[in-house]
Order: sequence, then C-alpha cells, then structure tokens
Amino acid sequence: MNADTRDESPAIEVEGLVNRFGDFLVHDGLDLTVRRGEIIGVVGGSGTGKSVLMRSIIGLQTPEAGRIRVLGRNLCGEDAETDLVVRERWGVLFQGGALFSTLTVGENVEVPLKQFYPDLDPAFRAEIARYKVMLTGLPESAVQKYPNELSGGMKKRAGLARALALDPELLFLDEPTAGLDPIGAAKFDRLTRELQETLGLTVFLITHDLDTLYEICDRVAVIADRRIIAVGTIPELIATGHPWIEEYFNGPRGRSAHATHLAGESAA
Ligand SMILES: Nc1ncnc2c1ncn2[C@@H]1O[C@H](COP(=O)(O)OP(=O)(O)OP(=O)(O)O)[C@@H](O)[C@H]1O
Repeated sequence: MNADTRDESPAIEVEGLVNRFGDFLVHDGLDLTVRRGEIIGVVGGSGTGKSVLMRSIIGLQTPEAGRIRVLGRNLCGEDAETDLVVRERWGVLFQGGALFSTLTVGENVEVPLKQFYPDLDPAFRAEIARYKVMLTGLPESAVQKYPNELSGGMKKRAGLARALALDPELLFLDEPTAGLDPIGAAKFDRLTRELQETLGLTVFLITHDLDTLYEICDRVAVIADRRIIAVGTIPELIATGHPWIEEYFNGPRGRSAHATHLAGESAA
C-alpha cells in the first residue's frame, strides 16, 4: 500500500466546474465530492452532462474553469500537476465497452499494460490479462475471442476486465447496464459490488438504471440545471422534495425498482 492509498482525502473533488460547447453551457459551477470506497451513482436527464463530467475528471475534456482533484492530485486548474501517474490508478468502462474490434479480448486487456509497463514480459502480460478476464466472470475461452463473437453482456465484462488491467483504485463506469436484459443487468450489478468490496474500489457510476441505484449505490448525485443539485442516499434525495428527483424516484419505474429492492432485502 503506498502513501496515497492511506491518504484519507476524498477520491474525487470537483469544484466550480464549467464546461461549454460553443454557446451551450453544460456545467456552470458544478461541485462534487466522491468519498473513498463508495459506489456513487450519477443521474440526470439525457444531455445534462454526466459523460462530460466523467470525461473532465479523467482528462478527456478540458474544462473552461474549475478545479479537479483525484486521489489527492490536482488534475485541473491553476495548480494542476503535470505528473500524470495518477492515471494508472483508475480504470474506465466506456458506454458500449469501447473494445478494439481487431484485437482479441485478451489483447484488449493487454493494451493498458503495454502502455504503462512496456517492458513487461509478454507471457506474464498475457497471464495478467487472462486473470483479469476471468475475474469478471467470463470463461477462459473468451480470452481468445474477438469482440464481435461476444454477447452484449460479455462485451461489458471484457471492457471491465480492461478497466481492471492496472489494478485501479478508482473505477469509472458509464452506463454499464445499458442494453443488457434485466437478468444480465442484475448480474453485472452484483459483479460491480463484489469487485468493489473485494478490491476496495471507489466506483463512479453513470446510470439511468434505477435498479442499479437501489441495489449497489451508496450515494447518488443528481445533475440538473448545469450543477449537482443534490447528493445522498435515495431517501435523503427524496426528502429534498426537488420536483425532478421526486418524479424520478417516485414515478412508476422508481417505485417498481424500490419494490424489487425491498423484496430482495426481505428474502435475504
Ligand atoms: N464534444 C462535444 N461537442 C459538442 N457538444 C458536446 C460534446 N460532448 C457533449 N456535448 C453536448 O453536451 C451535452 C452533455 O452531454 P453528455 O454526453 O455529457 O450528456 P449525458 O448526461 O451523459 O447524456 P445521456 O444520458 O444522454 O448519455 C449534450 O448536449 C451533448 O450534446
């Protein structure tokens, strides 16, 4: 365990974030703190800037203004550090998996290993990749398969294996259950929770999936009006009385997800 891991500072701190595309202001003074070791769900209407927020945090989008600290390092703002070693400490599962179609699953998982550890023995690198693939519940045979030979759920797992390649402390998941059937989605939720617990991960999870929010998120952050308007447990969010939050969680789908969650709790 290194010094930064023992550091008790939040996993992610975003302050005063501003993002704009032309005249379109996406974020205007957005603040968010993610605690170490939590699964935080990020929700909001379509186009409210959830993915742009994630892209800002992982350095794929340069904000117009604001400060971003990840695992105690300043990534953005006047005092930004240029040493980007922190990038090794997170893994990202993009929407759709974003796998390289011409590489096998194993080779896809090897990509970050090659990038960050170019001198690693190829056989050892392949062995790490195989282990990561199996960690996500895929059969060993999946290592040699190409993305177009996999189902949607398997592709997500393969993308997750690649996100775990560097033993990250922080995992970013952008709509991981989108496009999965309800059983596949529930399995993926359980996998996320198991990995978070066993590997001690902090998880930043963008989702529209109410079941995911109820089943595995410790807290939920809501984006509306270009900011995070509330962060908390689902009961805490509902208690804010904000009309969008009220409609989101107390609408038919929200009530159904809550009922499923309660049924699962009483069966356990
Ligand atoms: N590179 C870009 N250039 C121009 N506009 C962009 C760019 N990236 C995002 N946007 C716009 O910023 C807004 C926020 O996009 P973003 O993808 O973050 O939304 P989102 O909340 O993740 O939406 P969804 O839930 O539909 O995935 C959208 O209106 C989008 O069209």
